[in-house]
Amino acid sequence: MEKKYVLAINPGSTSTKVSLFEGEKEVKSKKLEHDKNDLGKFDRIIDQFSYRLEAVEDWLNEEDINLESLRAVVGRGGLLRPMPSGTYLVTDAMILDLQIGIQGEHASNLGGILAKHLADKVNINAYIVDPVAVDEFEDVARISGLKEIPRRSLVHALNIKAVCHRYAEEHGKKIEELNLVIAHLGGGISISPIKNGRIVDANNANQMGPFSPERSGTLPVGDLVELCFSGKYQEKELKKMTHGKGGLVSYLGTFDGREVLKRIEEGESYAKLIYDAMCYQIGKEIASMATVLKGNVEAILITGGLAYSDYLVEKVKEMVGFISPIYVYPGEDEMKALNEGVLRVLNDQEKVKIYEEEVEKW
Ligand SMILES: Nc1ncnc2c1ncn2[C@@H]1O[C@H](COP(=O)(O)OP(=O)(O)O)[C@@H](O)[C@H]1O
Ligand SMILES: CCCC(=O)OP(=O)(O)O
Repeated sequence: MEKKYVLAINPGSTSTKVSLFEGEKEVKSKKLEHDKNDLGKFDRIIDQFSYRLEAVEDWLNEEDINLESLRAVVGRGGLLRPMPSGTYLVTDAMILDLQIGIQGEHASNLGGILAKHLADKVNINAYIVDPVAVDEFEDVARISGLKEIPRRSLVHALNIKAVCHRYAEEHGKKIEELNLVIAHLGGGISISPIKNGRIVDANNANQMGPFSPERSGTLPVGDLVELCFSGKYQEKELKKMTHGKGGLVSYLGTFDGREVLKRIEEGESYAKLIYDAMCYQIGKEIASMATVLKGNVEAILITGGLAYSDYLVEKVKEMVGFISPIYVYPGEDEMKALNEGVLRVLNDQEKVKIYEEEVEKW
């Protein structure tokens, strides 16, 4: 059987997205929605492996996709050790770190594991591309202000790099020539200064920066410590409050930006205050990241689901339009970005990276 397809697997907090590519063309795709109650039964992300695998295998069967027809399988990479950007072969050492959750728990930790499991069945390679743990920080960005807590590079690297490649192509430039600020505005928000194509700083969407549809972002630190010791909450609850039930969810009971915009249109002033505050924090963070580049910013790129909102884009433009031109790339196409990363390697445009060699060098 001719091996002509790449299978991409992207596990998210409530779904697993799957796509089949023939060359650059996506020929099949589906968002496999998982029941919240089903996922809630698992203590750790790794415990969801068989559950999600079954969903992927059911889809492969439904679509009559034979593993023998695959050239490669690619998964979204997770919270691995700090590593350079690129396309990586999934190795046993990587699997071990994904299983442990070496930098924490995240659904994307399952991407490489699922990819390797399926690839091994037909002796082909499994890859991950630009995982959340891509670390191109300059040393000064690692200092937090408290010795015990370094700032870590955990960032939406896959979409940020993909948008960077897209902008470079559109402007006939090499990625290494680019100085940009990129704002990935999804369920979580990452804002990064890009210096010569590298992500030299980022807010860490799970812990800092602007609040987002479902995350609190930076909080007043003393008040947070008091809340932790108030006796009202367990650790797990507090983590959920800041990640999952923070941001728009905390104030408005929904993570859906479209619903909030509808409520604003209907005249709900509190919804407007909260949405405006999110726009305000996004603008402040973009301007702050522009200072990392000493104002030498060729363009600001706005991407992610919230970038579909003209209301938000206009509010942000009012605040940061003085810095540089602004380009909007609504939504994200992580599946396409995963496939493109694999194609760059299969077509010899880029050398595949080996995790244990790269993290040793790091
Ligand atoms: N057309 C739109 N207008 C306004 N907000 C939108 C639109 N489409 C998506 N969103 C919002 O963007 C946010 C994040 O979406 P998305 O990028 O899909 O997140 P993720 O991939 O991180 O789950 C959600 O609040 C969603 O409601
Ligand atoms: C820390 C960046 C990765 C991240 O938060 O991803 P999701 O928004 O997909 O959870």
